[in-house]
Amino acid sequence: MGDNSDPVSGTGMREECAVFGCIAGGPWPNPDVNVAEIIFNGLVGLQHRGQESSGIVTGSGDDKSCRHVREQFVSGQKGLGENVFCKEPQCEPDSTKIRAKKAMGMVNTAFKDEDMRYLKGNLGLGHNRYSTAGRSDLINCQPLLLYTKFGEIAIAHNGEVVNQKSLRNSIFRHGGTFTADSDTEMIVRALLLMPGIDEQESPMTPTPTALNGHGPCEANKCSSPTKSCSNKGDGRLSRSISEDAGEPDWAKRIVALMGQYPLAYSFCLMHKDSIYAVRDCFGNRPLVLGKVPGLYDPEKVDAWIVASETCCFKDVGCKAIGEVLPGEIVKITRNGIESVARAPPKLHVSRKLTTAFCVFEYVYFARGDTFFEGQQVYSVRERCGRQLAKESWVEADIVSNVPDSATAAALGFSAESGIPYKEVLIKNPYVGRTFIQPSNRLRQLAVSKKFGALAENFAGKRIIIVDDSIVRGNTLQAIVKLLRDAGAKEVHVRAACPPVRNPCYMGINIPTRKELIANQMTVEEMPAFFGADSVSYLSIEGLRTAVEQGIKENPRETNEGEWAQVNKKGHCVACLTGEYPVTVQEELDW
Ligand SMILES: O=P(O)(O)OC[C@H]1O[C@H](OP(=O)(O)OP(=O)(O)O)[C@H](O)[C@@H]1O
Ligand SMILES: NC(=O)CC[C@H](N)C(=O)O
Ligand code: SF4
Ligand SMILES: [Mg+2]
Repeated sequence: MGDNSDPVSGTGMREECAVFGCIAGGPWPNPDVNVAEIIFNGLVGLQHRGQESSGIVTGSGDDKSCRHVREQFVSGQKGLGENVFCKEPQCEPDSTKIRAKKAMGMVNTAFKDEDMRYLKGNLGLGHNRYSTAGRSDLINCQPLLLYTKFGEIAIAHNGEVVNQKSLRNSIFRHGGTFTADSDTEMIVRALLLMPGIDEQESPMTPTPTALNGHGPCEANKCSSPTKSCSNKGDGRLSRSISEDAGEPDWAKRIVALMGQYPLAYSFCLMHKDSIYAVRDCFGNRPLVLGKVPGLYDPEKVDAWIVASETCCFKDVGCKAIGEVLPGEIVKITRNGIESVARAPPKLHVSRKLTTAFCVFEYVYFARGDTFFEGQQVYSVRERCGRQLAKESWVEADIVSNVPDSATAAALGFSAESGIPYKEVLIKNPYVGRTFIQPSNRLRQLAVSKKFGALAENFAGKRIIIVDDSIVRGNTLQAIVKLLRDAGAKEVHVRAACPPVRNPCYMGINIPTRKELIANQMTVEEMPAFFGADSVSYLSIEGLRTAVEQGIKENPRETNEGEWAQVNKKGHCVACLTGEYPVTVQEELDW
């Protein structure tokens, strides 16, 4: 976590994005709820997921913006990534229905006091970005805001659409255009085009859908995934059935999109008075739900929350409800949370699984206090360390961690092996990102600047140094040298996850194949490269055991109908094994 996206040192896998949504409960405006402030605090709690830019969009819940804002869009004065402000004095304070502020940089610097005063609203979305598709530029800052025939739509997305070039081409073929160049805009443009292209046999024709576990309900009455229905449709979407009131049926559009592009996204779409929380068919990226109990009456709900991780919940007084299920579309309004559709499961192309939650959320990305699948991320990391000790024990005097994110794994290793844990490194939190360093030598120097050695803790001793992952190898190469120079007798390197050998196409920026140290040499050759006495990785089976051991049933999960068959313990391990959940047609290289 933290500064792993640091281009100075070029270490680690680069992070993903954070999404956060909030709707005030009860009558609007709810005097006890400051939606913008909740979103701001939520984004601060999710800062580790993206530090390039941050944005908040709030709305009053009405379907129209003020005339002045609308005109800025229509006249082309405002592009997608730009901030929307109505400067007309007669419009203030109430008639601007949708407000946005976005800026490059971290949350605390992106928003000023006046922005927070300005961003008042009854519902809203927030986003921290680490770009994976499209420039790191204000134009691609999220939430993206589009002015459409249905009114404004805002979207905040974590993930990356796999095989996005063909989606882009489909949109072009159907007359669609783009203002920004991120895959996030593609999602919303495709959703907007959906009913129009349904009537043609195009690559984007929605596939037969199974809302609530059966074909679409023509009477459009079903709302619960467990409800049985006698109104089964033939699986075709139809504008006349679903949208004759001129309102988009977002659930059906999204399910149709999932049929063609099942990976990888958790996104929140805000339209009028609702937020649609969506998780892709494989549940690759996380998305959790929560509620803020009433200030005076805890039986009431002051706000409904959706977020990438639970670690930010306590910062906004929120209690967790559960996760959005793979393929599920949850509609959130001031009245509550309703599961409005669930796309049919897809089968992993190389393994018998229908879910593929990113295992690296456990290994590295998520904050240790977050809960996924009913277990705390920190506990999983600790189990990885224990398992690693079982698999690659070696005689030593001290077990230690590479700060920060490997602490839990190192403690687990120490507990299992009985070898005492002791800190050997101090991390300098102020090594900032400045320039991209082209040469590996400068990169390595930059890595070593990050750490200082606690020589008196380990001089003359045999050290087992545990890291959560080895990507390019720069971190451990610098650290082993540092420890040796400061008097370590032996240094044994242990990685609490298997070797990273493959790129990720699902929203994580991994260096190219050739930059990955595990593709440059065998594990047997690594001690010489690192200057270590031994190097060992956790096995893939060991990682699976450590992750799956503590999974508890999602309180929102149902065992009824076809969903009972879904294997709820499926994780994506593609960067470790090369087994991608879907066939990757376009190898995008970073
Ligand atoms: O093999 P490399 O390419 O050097 O990358 C691996 C390192 O990158 C990450 O740490 P990072 O220093 O980014 O931050 P952290 O403090 O969150 O562990 C990870 O935890 C490893 O320590
Ligand atoms: N890291 C992410 O999840 C990025 C989301 C999206 N692909 C973007 O680049 O904006
Ligand atoms: S390839 Fe790796 S980083 Fe990407 S989603 Fe799968 S497990 Fe996560
Ligand atoms: Mg690290």
